[in-house]
Amino acid sequence: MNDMSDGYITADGRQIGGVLMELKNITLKFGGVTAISDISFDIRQGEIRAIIGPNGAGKSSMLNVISGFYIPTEGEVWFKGYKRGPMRPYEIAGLGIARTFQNIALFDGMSVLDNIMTGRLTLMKSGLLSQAMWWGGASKEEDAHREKVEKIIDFLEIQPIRKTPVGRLPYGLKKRVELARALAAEPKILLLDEPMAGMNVEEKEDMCRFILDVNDEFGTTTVLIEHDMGVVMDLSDRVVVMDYGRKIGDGPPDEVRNNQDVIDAYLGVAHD
Ligand SMILES: Nc1ncnc2c1ncn2[C@@H]1O[C@H](COP(=O)(O)OP(=O)(O)OP(=O)(O)O)[C@@H](O)[C@H]1O
Repeated sequence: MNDMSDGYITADGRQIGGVLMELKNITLKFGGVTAISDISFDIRQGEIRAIIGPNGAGKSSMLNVISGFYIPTEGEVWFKGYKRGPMRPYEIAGLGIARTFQNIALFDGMSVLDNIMTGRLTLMKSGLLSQAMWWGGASKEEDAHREKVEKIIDFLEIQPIRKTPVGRLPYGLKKRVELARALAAEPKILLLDEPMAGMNVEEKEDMCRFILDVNDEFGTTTVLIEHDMGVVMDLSDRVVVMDYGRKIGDGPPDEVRNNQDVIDAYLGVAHD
């Protein structure tokens, strides 16, 4: 079992806790392709941890290993001090790991509010069907879920669009709704797959602020993949750098920025 008691204080004075997840010697192969090669790192309670690297480096594959969606070919994943075995989809959902996707995965025809409510499905005791059949009015359970969702809507400043069908929203707001839905699951670890991709400068600034505010307000442990280096350096407490499936750097942004292997990977080889 890992030592969960230690931690560190960030430059901006935030308390980071002990190890929440540990990835030990992870290798992931797809037939003849080795997407991840013998990578180890940990994720600490309350930290913002970035995974960066050139295209094809293995970042998305690693996010899928963290989420439990992929079982590594070799290596171990330890979560909250316990070794994680192979899991069924409902077990993965119950782990408390929520994510957003590179390509937005929302229900376009449904309102913002209803989309965010779907984030609470795994926490609902009675299923959606029984809730829908409750013709006498909203159940107590649904009220409680609504209350949590309303708090997130307030926090992410999306009250004015709560009834709007998601399909009608501009891209930046859709991404914010996706973040809201992931938060609605009250995740132990929040995984963000390129949260700023395709955004303009203003939208990026907003998203940065929300990720930092969410971490501050809810203490949410966050793992993100992001291509915009400025964003990564501003947001993250620690950064893992991948290249061709291998780990070539791991540490605070300043350390990683000055790592020669990282500089070479980004400057030298244009494999995107
Ligand atoms: N399902 C799969 N089947 C076969 N090969 C895969 C699969 N998923 C990923 N790969 C391969 O594994 C390698 C790593 O891919 P991955 O998508 O994890 O990289 P990435 O760093 O996220 O890339 P990008 O920045 O372009 O999204 C690539 O060579 C890719 O082609």
